[in-house]
Formats: sequence, structure tokens, C-alpha cells
Amino acid sequence: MAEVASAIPGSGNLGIARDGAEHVYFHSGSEATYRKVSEKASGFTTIPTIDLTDLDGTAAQRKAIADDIYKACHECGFFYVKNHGIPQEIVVETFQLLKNFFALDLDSKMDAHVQKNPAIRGYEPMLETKLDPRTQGDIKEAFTMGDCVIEPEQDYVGRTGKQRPAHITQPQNIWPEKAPWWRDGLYKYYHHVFPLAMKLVQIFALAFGMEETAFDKHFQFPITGMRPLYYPPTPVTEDAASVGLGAHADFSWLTLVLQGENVPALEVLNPDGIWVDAPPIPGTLVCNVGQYLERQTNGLFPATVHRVRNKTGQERYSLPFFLTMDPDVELDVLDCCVEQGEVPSYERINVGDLYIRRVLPARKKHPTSIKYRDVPQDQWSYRMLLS
Ligand SMILES: O=C(O)CCC(=O)C(=O)O
Ligand SMILES: [Fe+2]
Repeated sequence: MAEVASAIPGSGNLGIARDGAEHVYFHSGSEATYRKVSEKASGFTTIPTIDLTDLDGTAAQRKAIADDIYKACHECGFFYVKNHGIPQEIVVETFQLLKNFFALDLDSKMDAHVQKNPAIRGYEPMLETKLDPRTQGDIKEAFTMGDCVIEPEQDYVGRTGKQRPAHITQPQNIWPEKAPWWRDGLYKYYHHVFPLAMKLVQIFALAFGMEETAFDKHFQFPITGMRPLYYPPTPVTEDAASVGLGAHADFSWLTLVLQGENVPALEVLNPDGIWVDAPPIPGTLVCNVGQYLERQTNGLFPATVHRVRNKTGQERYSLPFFLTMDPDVELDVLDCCVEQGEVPSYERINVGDLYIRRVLPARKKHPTSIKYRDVPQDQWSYRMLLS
């Protein structure tokens, strides 16, 4: 597992040096955390690329992809995929869509402000989130949409063969009234990236030597998030305050990121505390292990820390897709990831309940957080996001 220096509670004053050694700061839970920069480099220095041409190929071809993914996830937690099957014209169209949306006037975007939506999705203006407390806030705009049992585009009944859950009466997504094309355009990409992510779920099962359908039961109508991002250029300084997205590990099972071409800004932290560049490579997506998969593998696949700093002088757009499991799954460490007699490092957790414990503390000013602020955390449940 990614070795992590001990958390420093209440660390408002986040310097770099502790015990005379250099440390890097990041956010991968609800506490501030450091990792020591080691003098002896042993971690990854580049990010591998995996060719998905044979994703629908023979059993042997698929197993070969699975083995590559296992190695990349274990050694790095990040990998590029090429020949992923999302047509280039969809990619081009999607980036034009992102540009058009973020270029709208603020009022049109604020019409779908995240604060108006109990499920904490929608538009977030510049500096609204702050992954690194040393900064003024993340220098980016974002819009989040995700799984919704009500929106017809997601065909809950057709996909699950079940009736819609009666307790969910409101859509979980919010859309700007004046830009109906935004919803249409995002769904167009969603319908490509979601099936790709689900194929990768099967490849991961193969990677562990299981039946390829072994994980399907956990992904019947999974928690998903799609989050278009816009990063304006920031000053070319080493100043920690100048960050598009502060250092973090993803709170997902698997993340697939489409990066806009020619604007390198994504950096990945290796176990030695060294930042490794993950520039956009045309025709690829960047995939990374999230904290649910890290748990499930007992840390064998680390949820590697990363950050975004746009020093290019150009505007940057990116489009992460976060796949988690169904919220009602009770997640255990996989048997194959512990030695006989070894006690797993992670306890069984309910996927949705862990989700709410991470999402609410990160949005303290959101009306949903305020509504439940007097409810003890051990009584929080995923349903709090749905009403
Ligand atoms: O913009 C990117 O390339 C990565 C974004 C990211 O790490 C995230 O949204 O979690
Ligand atoms: Fe991320």
C-alpha cells in the first residue's frame, strides 16, 4: 500500500519540513497528511500505457490486458489506456462542449450551483473547493453530474430490471436552465465512458484470477460522477498556493480522465515523494485507482496521490469520470489480497455510508452538511444525499 506518513491533526500551518526531512503534503481522507521525500528513489518514474485494442478479444488477449493492468495498478496506481474505443470525434466534440459551457456568463452557470442541490452536484465556481488548506482555494471551475435513478438517459429500470426505488423522488443532478445542450452533450460522452469503465471492471476481475463477471453484482447501478473541469492559467511559481487542484487521492473505485490536448498539468506522487508528470497523450485516457479499490485490495493497488498545476499559460480542460460501486454494497478486502492468517488492514464498510462520510466534511458550507451537522457521524447514511 502507498506508505503514508502519519496524519497531523489540525494542521493549519502546513510547512514542508518535519524532523529535518522534506515532506510533501496531500489530502487523502479527512485529515491532512504528509509523505516523506526519500533520498533513495525506488518508485515509478513514468506512467505505463496499456493498449485496449483487444478488450473484446479472446480470453487470452483479455487476460494479457488484465495482467498489464494488475502490474500498473500495483506499481503505480495510474496508467494510460490507448485504443479505448471512444471515437476521436466524440472527444473533440466534448472538449468544444466544455469550452462553451465554462464560457457562459456566471449567472447562467450559477443557475445550477451545487448549493442548490441536496445531492451536492452541479456547478462550482472558481475557488469554491480547497483540497489544500494552505491555499486560497482550488483555481478551477467544475460541474458535477452522476448516477440518477430518475433521469431517463440512465434507464434505471432497463438496466437493473428493478422498479425505481420509491424513496428517491427528486433527480440527483441539477442542470442550467438556459443551456439545455449541456445536459445533452455530457450524456453523449457519458454513454461512451460508462460502458468502457464497466468493461474494465470485468478486466479487473480477470486480473485477480476470478471469473470476469465476479464483480458485476457490485456494479448494478453504481455511484458515478462525471466532472468537467476548467483550469485557467496560473502564475509560473513554485508557490504551493497556486494550484488548480490540491494533492489528493480519488474517492472512487476507478477514475478515467480525459485530458485536453497540449496542456500538461497533472502530476502524480510516487512512493518516494517525487512528483511524476502525467501529460496528455493524444488518443488516451488516464486511469487511476481510487480509495475503494485500494481498500478492496488491502492496499495492493494504491490510490495514488495526484494534483493539477496549470503553468502553461493556456486554458486547460479535463473530464474525469469516477466509478464507485453500488451504494448498498458491503465492501470487504478480497481474499486473494491477504496472506493466509493475515488480518486485513481494512474493515468491512458499507459503500454509501463511507461515501457520505467523505463528501459532507469536504463541503461544510453546503446546505446538506448544515442540515445534518448535529447528527453524529456514525448515524450518517447515503440516503441523506437523496432527499
Ligand atoms: O484534471 C485532471 O487532470 C485531474 C482531475 C482530478 O484529479 C480529479 O478531479 O480528481
Ligand atoms: Fe483526482
